Amino acid sequence: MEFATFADRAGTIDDEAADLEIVAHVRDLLADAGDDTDERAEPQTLELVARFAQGRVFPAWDSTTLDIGPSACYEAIARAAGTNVGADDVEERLADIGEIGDVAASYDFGGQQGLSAFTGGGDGDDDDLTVREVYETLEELAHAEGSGSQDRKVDLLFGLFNRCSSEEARYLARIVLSEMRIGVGEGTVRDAIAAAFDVPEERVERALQVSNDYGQVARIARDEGREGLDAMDLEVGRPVQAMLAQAGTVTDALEEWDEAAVEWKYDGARIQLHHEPGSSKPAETHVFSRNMEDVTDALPEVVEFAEDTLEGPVILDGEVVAIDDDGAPLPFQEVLKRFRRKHDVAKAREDVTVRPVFFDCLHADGEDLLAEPLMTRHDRLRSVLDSTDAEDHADGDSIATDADIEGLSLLWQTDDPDEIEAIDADALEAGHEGIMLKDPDSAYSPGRRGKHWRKHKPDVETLDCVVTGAEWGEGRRATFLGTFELSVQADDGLETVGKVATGITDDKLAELTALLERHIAAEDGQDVDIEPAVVFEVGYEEIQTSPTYSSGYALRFPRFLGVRSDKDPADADTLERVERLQGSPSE
Ligand SMILES: Nc1ncnc2c1ncn2[C@@H]1O[C@H](COP(=O)(O)OP(=O)(O)OP(=O)(O)O)[C@@H](O)[C@H]1O
Repeated sequence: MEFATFADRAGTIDDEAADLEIVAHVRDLLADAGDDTDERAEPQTLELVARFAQGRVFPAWDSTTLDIGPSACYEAIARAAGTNVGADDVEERLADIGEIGDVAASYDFGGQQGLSAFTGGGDGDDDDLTVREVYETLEELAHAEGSGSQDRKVDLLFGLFNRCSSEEARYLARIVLSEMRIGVGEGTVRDAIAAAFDVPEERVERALQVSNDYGQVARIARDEGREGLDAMDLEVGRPVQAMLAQAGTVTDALEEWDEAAVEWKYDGARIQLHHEPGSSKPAETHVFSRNMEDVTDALPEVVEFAEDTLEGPVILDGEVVAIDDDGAPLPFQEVLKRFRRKHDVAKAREDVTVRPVFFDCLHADGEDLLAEPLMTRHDRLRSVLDSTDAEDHADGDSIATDADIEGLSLLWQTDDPDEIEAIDADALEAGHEGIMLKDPDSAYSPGRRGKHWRKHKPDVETLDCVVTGAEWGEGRRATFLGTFELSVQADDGLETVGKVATGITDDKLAELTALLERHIAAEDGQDVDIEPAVVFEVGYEEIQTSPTYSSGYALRFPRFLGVRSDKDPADADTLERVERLQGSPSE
């Protein structure tokens, strides 16, 4: 498929407001891409189109990134736009127009337009850019490494823009900067795959949960239909989206379920452990973050734990917690010093000790457990982690026994609110964040923030907001960014909810400046626009309706609590949550 065709269809989808119509357009797009069945190359065009439509280049489970910042993209656009255009002009237009796709489309790259004048439309011309060529170039760009790699990336991107029409450039720029925003979410692609290849939506949904790969699911739906989808399984080594929790009360939980499964809420960072023991070959262990990033190298303790404890292939869900010399939990910020570290891991390990605690088992010994009830999964988890013989624990349910199993999260099943209160008090006393209340009969729903898991924390509500702007300070703080603009996720992108300047020391300001500087998208005097990349956790006293910010709400007395480096903008809080919290004071 030509990239011009993809861009044209993306434009139609972009102009469409009705959800059902969008699904129909995506269905047609996938069906057309799926007609390229004689392709030998991997991945097939259908797979690429299923991802591009969501602004993805690689499957969700794949940690590969393009690793190219906005300024490199502006430079590539500027070079393709002609000798008189510089990256500064692109930035200026961005400040005026506000969206990189529109900016890219505002230039005349010459590319195909020039050629099509000779060929009467450009269709089928050898120089027409195809979806595959775009992918292959972006793949090469992603893998460019070492000295000079940033220049190489800009060259490759320039080569693509140089062959683009305005419309192609619009969607190429958006794909490169992960800002597709044509209203095609995961649910849209799921429904479109089902409609395009005549397979039931729930089978597509399950296949997506186990594979995390829209491209592969689209292809299997086309080639093998429902049976092919049903045969898709979890793969050890390929991360699954994490099941998430809602805030909730004990009363609600006990009203809805006969009994609640109660666990401590550990204050660490989410991990997913994939382990395949080796008999003839070396054991394979991978640790993934909540966002499916491979963090194995940063957490050698978890790898050692897996190698020492696990005897069969497993996928476990849990938390990595920082602990002091007595094994007591340390605050969440401590674990972040270890979590994504790429250098000096051994030194960091001397400073901060971490240990894993697991609360779920998604796969054990070749068997997928997602559809099993929580209590069955917990039993499997216990037996996977219990390295002693089963006979040693005739009374397998006893708490004392579970407490002896290293790495196992404790679980109590009860319908007694007083007992839950006592567990909560113990959790807080032991230095944990609170408790989790889970529906004992519930399946594991990857990526869902459903009602089956509820978190219960005593402290104030906080919001995880994306930093979208800042101001350069004054006087002593002139070289620091301060007064950070905060945004939350809404249907059409990010909307502002306030600015935070309180709670930040000078040292922290220097650190935040270093972190945010590389994401600066535009500057106007003291005001700075920041590309969405960094998430702040902020406290506040109240949320009020207000015309000052684009969300229609304002945080009163916001204060900075920390950087959520384990979260991407897509994990930040939503306008819907702000609306829910509005009116109820947080303290
Ligand atoms: N026993 C447990 N079961 C499930 N999650 C737990 C448990 N202990 C700690 N956690 C952590 O709590 C989180 C559940 O809350 P949620 O799904 O809202 O994630 P979150 O947005 O990271 O929340 P928070 O900011 O409250 O940690 C999990 O992602 C996990 O990191």
